[in-house]
Amino acid sequence: MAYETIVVETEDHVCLVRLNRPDALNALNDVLLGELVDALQAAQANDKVRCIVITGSEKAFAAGADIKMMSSKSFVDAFAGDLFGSEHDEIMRIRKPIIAAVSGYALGGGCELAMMCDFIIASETAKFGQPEINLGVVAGMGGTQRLTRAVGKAKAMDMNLTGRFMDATEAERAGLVSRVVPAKKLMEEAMSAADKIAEKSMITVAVVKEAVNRSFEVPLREGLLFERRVFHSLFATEDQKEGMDAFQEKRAAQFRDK
Ligand SMILES: CC(C)(O)CC(=O)SCCNC(=O)CCNC(=O)[C@H](O)C(C)(C)COP(=O)(O)OP(=O)(O)OC[C@H]1O[C@@H](n2cnc3c(N)ncnc32)[C@H](O)[C@@H]1OP(=O)(O)O
Repeated sequence: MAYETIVVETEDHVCLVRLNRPDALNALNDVLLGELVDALQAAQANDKVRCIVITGSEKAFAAGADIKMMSSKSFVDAFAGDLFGSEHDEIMRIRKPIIAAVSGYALGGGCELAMMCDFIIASETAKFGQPEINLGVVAGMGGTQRLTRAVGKAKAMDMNLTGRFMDATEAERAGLVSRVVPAKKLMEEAMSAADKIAEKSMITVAVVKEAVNRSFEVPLREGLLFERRVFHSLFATEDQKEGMDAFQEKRAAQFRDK
């Protein structure tokens, strides 16, 4: 499939989606978000794909929603058209693991897109922020909600109220990103993490994603019960037998996603 604003490459079980609007620092307009959703859904449907990586350019993962596209909208346009709502919901429906590989600016919707991914690997040049307040609006795709859960109220308030950016070191310390690497190692690190995930049982991987995400939605007692039940249910899979046999036989497991 040919896309206008993203580049998609699938190699060795990993689908790499590169946001590609260099003239606008990958600002998220309707076309880009539509193409991103199409590409993610295609990756979800492709049995060969076991992990997805989303990245941008060296200068910007994404500098937020496209301000030029939004600026003339009325309340009715935004509300009736559910501005960014459907794309957010479609991305959250992807069951395969998604890694965000972030270099440069991840601002507004860019930071929110990174947080929709399952984890973030950042280059030393990454800058995260929710500067919507400078535009007279607030975050609309998770910047007040996911960021608060990731970094706590103090930093989330600070970023959303002042619009200041967080660098990669602060983001790692605060728990927003899982690893920070030198810029030139970013893609190697992200692809190698994706390759590692691709070796696992896809059933177990999907269960991990669902269980961790559930911890954001439900009280602890319910989350723990969900975790225990899915743990129990994995004993019905061939991959559990294979994983535990392989350990005892001192060999690498050969998972068959069954
Ligand atoms: C999703 C929601 C609901 O949460 C809402 C949002 O995301 S609102 C958007 C939040 N993001 C921002 O406010 C960031 C806006 N951009 C900047 O502040 C700066 O561009 C910068 C600090 C990221 C980089 O500055 P600089 O290096 O000086 O580059 P620029 O000359 O400013 O930008 C280059 C080029 O890209 C265009 N651009 C950048 N960001 C956006 C954007 N979000 N929407 C549309 N276009 C953007 C910028 O206008 C420049 O293009 P030209 O005007 O020169 O054609």
